[in-house]
Amino acid sequence: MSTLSSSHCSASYSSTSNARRQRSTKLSSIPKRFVPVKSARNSYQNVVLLQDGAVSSTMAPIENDSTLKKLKDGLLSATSSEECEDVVGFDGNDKNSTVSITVVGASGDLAKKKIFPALFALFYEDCLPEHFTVFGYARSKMTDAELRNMVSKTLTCRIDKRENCGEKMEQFLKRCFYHSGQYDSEDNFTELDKKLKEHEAGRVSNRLFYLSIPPNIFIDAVKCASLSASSANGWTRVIVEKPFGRDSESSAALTNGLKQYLAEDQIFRIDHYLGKELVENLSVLRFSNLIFEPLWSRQYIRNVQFIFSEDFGTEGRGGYFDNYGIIRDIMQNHLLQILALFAMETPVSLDAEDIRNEKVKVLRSMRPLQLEDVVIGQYKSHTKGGVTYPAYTDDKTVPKDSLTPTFAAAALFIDNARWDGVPFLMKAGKALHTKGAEIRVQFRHVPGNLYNRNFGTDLDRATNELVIRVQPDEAIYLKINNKVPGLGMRLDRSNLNLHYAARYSKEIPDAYERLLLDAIEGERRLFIRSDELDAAWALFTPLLKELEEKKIIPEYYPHGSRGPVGAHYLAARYNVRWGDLSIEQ
Ligand SMILES: NC(=O)C1=CN([C@@H]2O[C@H](COP(=O)(O)OP(=O)(O)OC[C@H]3O[C@@H](n4cnc5c(N)ncnc54)[C@H](OP(=O)(O)O)[C@@H]3O)[C@@H](O)[C@H]2O)C=CC1
Ligand SMILES: O=C1O[C@H](COP(=O)(O)O)[C@@H](O)[C@H](O)[C@H]1O
Repeated sequence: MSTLSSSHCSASYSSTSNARRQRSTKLSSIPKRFVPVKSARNSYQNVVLLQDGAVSSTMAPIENDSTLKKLKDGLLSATSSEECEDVVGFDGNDKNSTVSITVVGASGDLAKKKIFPALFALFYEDCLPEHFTVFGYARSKMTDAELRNMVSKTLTCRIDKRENCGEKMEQFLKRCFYHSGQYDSEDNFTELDKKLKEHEAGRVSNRLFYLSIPPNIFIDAVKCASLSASSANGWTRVIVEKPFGRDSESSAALTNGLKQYLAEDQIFRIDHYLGKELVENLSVLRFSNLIFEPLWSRQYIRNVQFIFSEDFGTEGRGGYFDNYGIIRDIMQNHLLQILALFAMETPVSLDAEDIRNEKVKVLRSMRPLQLEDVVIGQYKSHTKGGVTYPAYTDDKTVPKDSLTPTFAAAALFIDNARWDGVPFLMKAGKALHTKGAEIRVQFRHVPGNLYNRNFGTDLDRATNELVIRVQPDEAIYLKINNKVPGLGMRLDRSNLNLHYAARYSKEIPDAYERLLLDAIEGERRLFIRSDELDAAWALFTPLLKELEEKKIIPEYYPHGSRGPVGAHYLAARYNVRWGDLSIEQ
């Protein structure tokens, strides 16, 4: 794909995302002021009062002009709900440029479930440029009207702004088109190019291709898009979905294949966990709070846990899953990416390259996983309350004798000065008793704790634990020791709790919304660079090969249970207890 224009145009889009970042800095640095937050419809609705350091907010519309004037007199700028308005205002409203987003594999599950709804949400929030077009591309035969019908069934409205949703949907659907073609046909992509040009109508054309197709056809599609449908005068970017190979070799082959047609800065490797709100917040929490930053090392942290669980099985994706397993599906990417963000050194700045440099360094400081530090499991059938839940191998697309793990627990280590000896535990599983993703930071004991005798013999129950609940029901809470009110001296553990639903009235955007917007803006911070990917695979490839060559048999656990007991023994080897399984979570 032509690389000529990517830098030219990405520069203008980067400036918008810088503006987005700077705006939030501006807000947080304004003490003692009234800051009205302008809503997307230009009415002042969300007023944040920052007085003497105190922050409060109201959702009540401001109808009184004099109040508004007073507010305006003392204010600087606004944020949050108008974020996108300003972003688009920068260059999206540029009459001379346009963005065309082509969803390759538009008939598929991910496109319907995530991509079209995320694009609509961005449109709904006024985050897309004035001139944009969405094209679906796949082999299935469909008319524009049929695509629109398919897409319309997947769209939902933001809970806090339903009034004009139907109207917005209509407007969005009018911007959606479809082209049927093969993934390896340059001719078919040339036809697509022709249609894109018609819609671009002579403007500077910026093109984003989202590869939502099985990985074995990534290169074919990239080749054809590159040779036949690149932008001639704007940028061309490609979002690539995981899996990025199944080991170091296949991942390197994929990278080489992509780089035959794309420059690295055109490739946006997506890991949607990086787009989740609480994962984004991880660096804010650590680097902007004095009560956390100095504690972030082996000196105070005893272990860190990254936990992912789903309360359903592979359901319909067994064919894909059996070739990958839970370690490749969740650990090597989602959990490892969070770990890298958690453990990296302070980056020089918030720029994408500075952050990704630090992530690579920490990944390269890690010890490749050892077989004895891993437990694998696979779910078996279980009957509860008269209902029988299937085993993994009951899935018709899974071989009956499959040894593919649907659960894994692992202990990882970072051999650098900050983290020497601290176990980083990961646990991921399907068909478990609950659905969730969280980070747990367990701190060391307080040395010479005056209150030791109040805790009894189990001192572990007195250590602090910071929990970042990524999903569902986002929250950050810190377990502290507290005196139970009364005349005696009894202590308990209580939570300092930041519960998002209670604290913030705004709906949390889906990870795909943030990532699509970033790709349009040319913001690469949340996408995986090829050297990060190499470092990630280097940690897991030897283990994955050993598991497969030795045909290690997974520990079977009942569908809907808490997973194999082996996970407890693994944690116990490192003197750790899984925080999610303790009585008081
Ligand atoms: N679904 C999910 O939740 C997630 C998916 N992903 C990744 O996103 C990508 C898309 O996923 P998903 O939508 O589930 O995939 P699908 O299996 O639904 O495939 C997407 C589209 O690709 C075409 N296709 C499917 N199989 C083939 C084939 N063998 N040869 C050529 N074309 C084929 C089909 O379109 P047509 O026949 O019309 O051409 C299909 O609609 C994959 O790389 C997947 O690993 C990542 C995370 C989550
Ligand atoms: O990438 C994947 O993620 C989903 C879980 O994503 P979430 O945002 O719903 O938590 C997982 O189900 C799937 O197996 C995996 O490929």
